[in-house]
Amino acid sequence: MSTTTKARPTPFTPKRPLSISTSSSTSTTTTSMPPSTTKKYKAPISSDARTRTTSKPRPLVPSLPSTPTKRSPPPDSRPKTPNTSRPKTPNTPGRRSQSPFPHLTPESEMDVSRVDVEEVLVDAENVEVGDVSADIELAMEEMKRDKEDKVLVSVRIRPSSQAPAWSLSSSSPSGQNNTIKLNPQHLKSSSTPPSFHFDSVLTGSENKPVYNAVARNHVCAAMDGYNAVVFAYGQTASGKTFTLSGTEDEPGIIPLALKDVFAYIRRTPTREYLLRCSYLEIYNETIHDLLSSTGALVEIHGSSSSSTKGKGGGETWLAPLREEVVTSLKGVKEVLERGNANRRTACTDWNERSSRSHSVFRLVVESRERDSSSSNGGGSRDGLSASGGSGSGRMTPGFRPPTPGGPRLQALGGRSVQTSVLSLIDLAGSEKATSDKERTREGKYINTSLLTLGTVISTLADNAAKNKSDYVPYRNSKLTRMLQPSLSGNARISVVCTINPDGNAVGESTSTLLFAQRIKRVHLNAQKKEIVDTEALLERYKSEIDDLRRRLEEREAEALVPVGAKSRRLSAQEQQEESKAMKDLNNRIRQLTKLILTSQSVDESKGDESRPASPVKVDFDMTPYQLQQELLSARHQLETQSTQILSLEAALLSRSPLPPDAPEDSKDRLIADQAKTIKELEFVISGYEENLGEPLRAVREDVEKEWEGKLEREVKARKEKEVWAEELVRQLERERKMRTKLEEERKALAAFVTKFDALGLGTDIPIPPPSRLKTQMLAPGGAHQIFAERQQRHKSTTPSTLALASIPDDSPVRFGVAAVEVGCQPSLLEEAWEGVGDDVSFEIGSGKGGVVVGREVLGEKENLPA
Ligand SMILES: Nc1ncnc2c1ncn2[C@@H]1O[C@H](COP(=O)(O)OP(=O)(O)OP(=O)(O)O)[C@@H](O)[C@H]1O
Repeated sequence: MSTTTKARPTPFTPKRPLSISTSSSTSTTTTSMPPSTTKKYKAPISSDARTRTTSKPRPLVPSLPSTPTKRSPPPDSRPKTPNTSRPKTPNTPGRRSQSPFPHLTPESEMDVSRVDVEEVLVDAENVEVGDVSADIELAMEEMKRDKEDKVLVSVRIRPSSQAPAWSLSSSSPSGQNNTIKLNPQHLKSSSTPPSFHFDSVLTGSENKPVYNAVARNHVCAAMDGYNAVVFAYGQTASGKTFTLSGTEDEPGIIPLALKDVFAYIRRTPTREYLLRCSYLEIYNETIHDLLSSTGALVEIHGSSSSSTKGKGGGETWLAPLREEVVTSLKGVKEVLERGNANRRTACTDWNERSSRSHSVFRLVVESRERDSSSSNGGGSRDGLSASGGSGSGRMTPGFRPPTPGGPRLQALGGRSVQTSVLSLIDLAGSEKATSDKERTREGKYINTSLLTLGTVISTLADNAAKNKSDYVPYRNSKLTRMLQPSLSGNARISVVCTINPDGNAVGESTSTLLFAQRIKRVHLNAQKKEIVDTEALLERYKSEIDDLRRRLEEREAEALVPVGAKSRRLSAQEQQEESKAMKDLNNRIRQLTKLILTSQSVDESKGDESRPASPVKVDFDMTPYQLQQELLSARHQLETQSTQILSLEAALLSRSPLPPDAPEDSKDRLIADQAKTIKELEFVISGYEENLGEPLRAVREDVEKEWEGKLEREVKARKEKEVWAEELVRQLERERKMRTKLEEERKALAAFVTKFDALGLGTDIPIPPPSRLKTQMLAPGGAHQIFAERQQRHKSTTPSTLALASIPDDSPVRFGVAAVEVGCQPSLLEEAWEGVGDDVSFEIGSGKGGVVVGREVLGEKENLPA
């Protein structure tokens, strides 16, 4: 059986305050241990927790009453006395059926799928004073200044009773330690001790400075609309949970972050927030919902392209996942306690209460501008459109339950909704083999997922450094798959690597520091996510159209007034201006009508059945055949609409006219009916125009695109041919020059041979009479012939060396021939002619009257033996 109940001493927690001193060239840090480690948020080792997968219901911490809201209710329902009670969560069965996860049994009133989100908004007015931290303003200022989008990497060294194996130093202007170096006596070989630089290196047992250095700016960023992730990584028992959760006396990053969340809201009176949190753990490669009574297993859904160039951070969401709305720090603490009670911890060889899983606390922050009327004290949560439009918010027609992972708040009256997620992650510790079988199995899963995290981070860092897009193995573990959207760049990331400073942990500490160094190189590009209020836009467009139509009608009516009835006749220029103004009005109306249809197709969930569907989205990847099909279906739609128009017109005509003495309200009703019909007709007609125009345009654009492509290809091919032709011309010119040069050389050689023969040097051939010599020199190709004859004679009678031997030493003639072998020397003319070209050289030397035959092979000159 496992050793969950076996009591082992904590490896280092001392009984009295101790100090760790770290020295360095520039500064020395001394930290004291706290008198004792007090109660942690971590639950006692619970066999209940460990058997949770058998789906035994766990005892629950009863829900705490939530924070009272101080927001004013709508004027009509506002009580005379101040409302101090918490907003009552409606418990209607209708709401429950809207839950995207109906199989979940809600355990708290604040389950987001049950509450009316408009009722649980938190804003500057209803944050409890005690819930806020004091120094948030500093962080908000810092956040505005700090535009650098890099992973923030910090190292925290756990206090120890032993002499530390590492020393710290600072190279930052603030004096904050940021370098950590191994002390030489702990080196295995005589190599240089490794030294690492980070954003900060922290020591001691106080969690607040750690929070300020590691997480405060990220919390602010999350409140400002960016996704943010803070995680603790390190060897088992190095202090990850102490850093993230802390103790009651020394709260860690999670509780401190939530205090700042409420402080931020209090300092931002212009916005209202919906906060929902979830808590889950990854245990043995399965994700468990720590807030669900049934220990529901959670799955990751969504796209998962792994390329980094394409960012690979497609939308992902977790489902089924229990999310609880929080309106106060007390509420968050209750959620945390409930989740922590369900975390798996056990006694290991190194840590009395070691986390056996990765835990992820997620806070989804949704916010939108506050309705200006409500911030004046008289507003309502219903958020009537500021542009004077129809009621919106939960009253919005076509409201649907939100999709899992999507925002719960609705954009209202031109106010868009910002959504971001703050994830605070306590990773399980990497560990060595253990004596316990169950622990070994867990350890295997833990190490595998940490290894995958390391691989993913290495690949991302490499990709960023070398501008590559290598495959990133996010899918190899649940942890990396869950972190994929954040790691692929769309989050501000801060990592705190915890290390044990003891000499016997140098190996693990070094690998933790190497991991920290790698993650520093990951490239980030976090963006805010904003959901635009299309409903409000539509309202605005519609009222503008009405206004324009009215103006157009007025102008038309004026134009119809008989000339005599007008005070004066319009000049030609005025008439032109008038007609231009009317044309402009018409164009604007058309443009706005088109925009209405476009916004409608963007937000399909808000589709209004009465309007014609707009085919404004043109897919340029469609083939002409597909476009034709589209066109056909559009035509079909047009025919249906024509029939609709005819039937509406028929209905209009068949309406019995009212008698002249009909009561006024009947007349009004009839006028209203007719106005409505006209509106419907106008809508149908505008749809008709759109339908006719769009597909035709799409086909035309497609054909144009196809021909543009063809034209481009043709132009490219022509350019290539031109380049090729130019090159040919160049080569021909080169060849012509070479021929001229060779011809000159040939002539010179012929002259030389003739002269050579005339002198009768080295051969037994009789010297020809001058007249013959002249003839030979003048006859084209004569020298060649003479030389060929001579070559023939040489081959048949004498070895060439003999001929050479007879050349007197002091001959004034010298020549060199490239690549001419001594044994077959008479190929001299051929060689030169065949294209040895520039390599041929010969010269008439000024030596002592002899002939020296030289040859030049590959640029090296060498005299042949004479
Ligand atoms: N900076 C610190 N100051 C005082 N005590 C600390 C500090 N860091 C860790 N501890 C104590 O060390 C022990 C182990 O710490 P903790 O449980 O946080 O380690 P861990 O890294 O989360 O381990 P595991 O991976 O096994 O869960 C706890 O008793 C904790 O209170």
